[in-house]
Amino acid sequence: MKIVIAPDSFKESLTALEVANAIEQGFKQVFPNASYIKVPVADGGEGTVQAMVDATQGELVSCQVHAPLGNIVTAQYGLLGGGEVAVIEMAAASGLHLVPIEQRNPMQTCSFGTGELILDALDRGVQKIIIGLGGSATNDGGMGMLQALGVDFLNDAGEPVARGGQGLGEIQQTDVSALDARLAKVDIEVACDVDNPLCGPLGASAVFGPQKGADAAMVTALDANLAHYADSIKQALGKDVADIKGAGAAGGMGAGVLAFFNAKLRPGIDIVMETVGLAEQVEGADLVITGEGRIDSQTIQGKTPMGVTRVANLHGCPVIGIAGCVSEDYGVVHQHGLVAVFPAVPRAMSLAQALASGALNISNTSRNIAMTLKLGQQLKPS
Ligand SMILES: O=C(O)[C@H](O)CO
Repeated sequence: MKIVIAPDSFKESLTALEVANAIEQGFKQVFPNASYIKVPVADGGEGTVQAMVDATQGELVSCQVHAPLGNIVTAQYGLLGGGEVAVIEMAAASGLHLVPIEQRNPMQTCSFGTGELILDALDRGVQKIIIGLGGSATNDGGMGMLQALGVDFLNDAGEPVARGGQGLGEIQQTDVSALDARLAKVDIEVACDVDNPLCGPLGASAVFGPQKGADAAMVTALDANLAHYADSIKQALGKDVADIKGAGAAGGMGAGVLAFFNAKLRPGIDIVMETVGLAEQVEGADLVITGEGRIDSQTIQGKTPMGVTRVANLHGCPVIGIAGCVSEDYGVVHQHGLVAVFPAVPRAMSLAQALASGALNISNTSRNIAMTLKLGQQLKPS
């Protein structure tokens, strides 16, 4: 029996590989001779680099970069395929977790560090860069990242504009002559965690600005600055990015990568599954097991369990899911091919307890599932 185990991480509890190990441990107690293939996956959000590195025996690279407020931090990205592909989560250098709550101010926070990660990858001679957008502390349209890569954004005095969301409103001239020429030769794919446009009521500032520290007045100012940024891009490059789905991801970095790089925006789960070769692994499998910290009605919107289910079903494999918890409305996933879903938490417990006992809970639940499957093999058809 061939069993493919392809879960996402359980956030704040276990990496995707640790989840896969726990599932394997439970199943092995019942089916010790089955062949188990573990393929950690992710949907482009947090944990994507780790999952792809684990799934492909890649390596993590550490870099000193500027955090959103300019202090120096160590950030990591992944190198896959013997150094040909870099996987970068923008949040590693420009994420919300790098800014203490009382200092969050998207007028000032800047995505320069993400550009430094890209530069490091280019210095290593990669041929492809996958950038995961989301979880940012910034609302600068990716301007800081572009400044690190050589783009000059100048004000009416011909001076560099201020860093952060504030500077976007000052742009009078955009000079791409010093943009790192190596970018034109690498393949760039971008995984967005949302498909919001750049501006307006569903734009980056209105929807995600408040979590980055913006009050109502700041949201209005940031929204106007991003609109000005889009106009300046149109003037300098002739590209209209304002209304493209995903342009508003990571504080408008979606717009920046679309305008200045020859980049494709794709669903994160598709990029990850392709890179880790999930379809090939699933070939000939008897069962696929996926999972995520929570399975609910949102799971059908491009989250990992649905991506895995889609690929497995295409190969005729049944899929079951294990979740930390499920919502009341999770049943909709069955209509999308996920045969059964099992919550792993065994009794009422605090979130802290559930997160701390994740591996044991998943392993016990997996053993129970395997026992039930074994019983099913023994029952006589009526
Ligand atoms: O970073 C952000 O702004 C959100 O995660 C949406 O991409």
